[in-house]
Amino acid sequence: MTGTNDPTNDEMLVETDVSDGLSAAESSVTDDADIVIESEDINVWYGDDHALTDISMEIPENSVTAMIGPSGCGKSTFLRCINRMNDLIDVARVEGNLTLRGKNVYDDDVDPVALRRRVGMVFQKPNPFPKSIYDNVVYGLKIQGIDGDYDQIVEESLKRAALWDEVKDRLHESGLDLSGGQQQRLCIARAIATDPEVLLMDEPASALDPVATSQIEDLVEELAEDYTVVIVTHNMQQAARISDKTAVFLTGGELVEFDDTQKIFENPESQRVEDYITGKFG
Ligand SMILES: Nc1ncnc2c1ncn2[C@@H]1O[C@H](COP(=O)(O)OP(=O)(O)OP(=O)(O)O)[C@@H](O)[C@H]1O
Repeated sequence: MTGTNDPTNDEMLVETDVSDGLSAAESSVTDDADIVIESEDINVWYGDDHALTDISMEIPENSVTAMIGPSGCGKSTFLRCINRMNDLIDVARVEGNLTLRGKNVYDDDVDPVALRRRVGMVFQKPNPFPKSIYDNVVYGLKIQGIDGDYDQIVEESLKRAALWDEVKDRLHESGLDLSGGQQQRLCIARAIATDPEVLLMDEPASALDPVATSQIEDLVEELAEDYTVVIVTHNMQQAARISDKTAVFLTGGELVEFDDTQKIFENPESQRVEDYITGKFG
């Protein structure tokens, strides 16, 4: 994070897609039931450090999938595999298959910028740009050269982000003048304005107070009606409250268990997961 509200390089790369869309191959949709993302033996190294080992999971459509686990176990690294943000880290190397609707996002013919248009991202710290609320929402559309009725898209995106009623009379005021929770909902509106299929959220409520956190949690559940949401959280209660599936990563970059959230929290297969969930370690 830069410490200012200017977009960081990574954030700009996510936001500033200048391509027209996907290659024909990438657009092809397989009939993979309702699995949107499938990870098959994903391994990630940072230099010589093996950060993720043989991660395999299937993420279903229109659901919330939570990634939990102790600090440094690779949750954010896995999230960044989905939209190839790890490409932006010089020392990072990814091996394995990760498919979005049946197409491996690591194939040579996949344009990472076009991929990031389908897979939006919301970061831990709310990062509205130093622009008006309106201009924040349309930022990605303008940069990507997407035409449309911007007034309508702004209204719809802000409504979907549960922010419209609070800002409809001040759309041309700075996004930086909003509260932290409102800023995060503005960032969510910005991420959905370009109509992605998947929303990645890296601890989106961890910088917020309890009221704002609860609003974001409600919103995440609502968003899953239209989007496939993958969320990293340190907060186990939050994962239990809002997710349909939970992936438990443990030290060493290992995915120890992936299952329905209720099963993970009530009757996990793994003793290590049970110990983690009951607070015996981590
Ligand atoms: N840019 C990077 N360069 C080198 N090593 C990195 C980089 N990013 C992450 N790592 C290392 O990869 C491992 C996994 O980190 P990651 O941030 O994915 O874990 P995490 O589970 O999301 O942690 P946290 O909960 O603390 O955010 C850690 O050992 C971390 O130090």
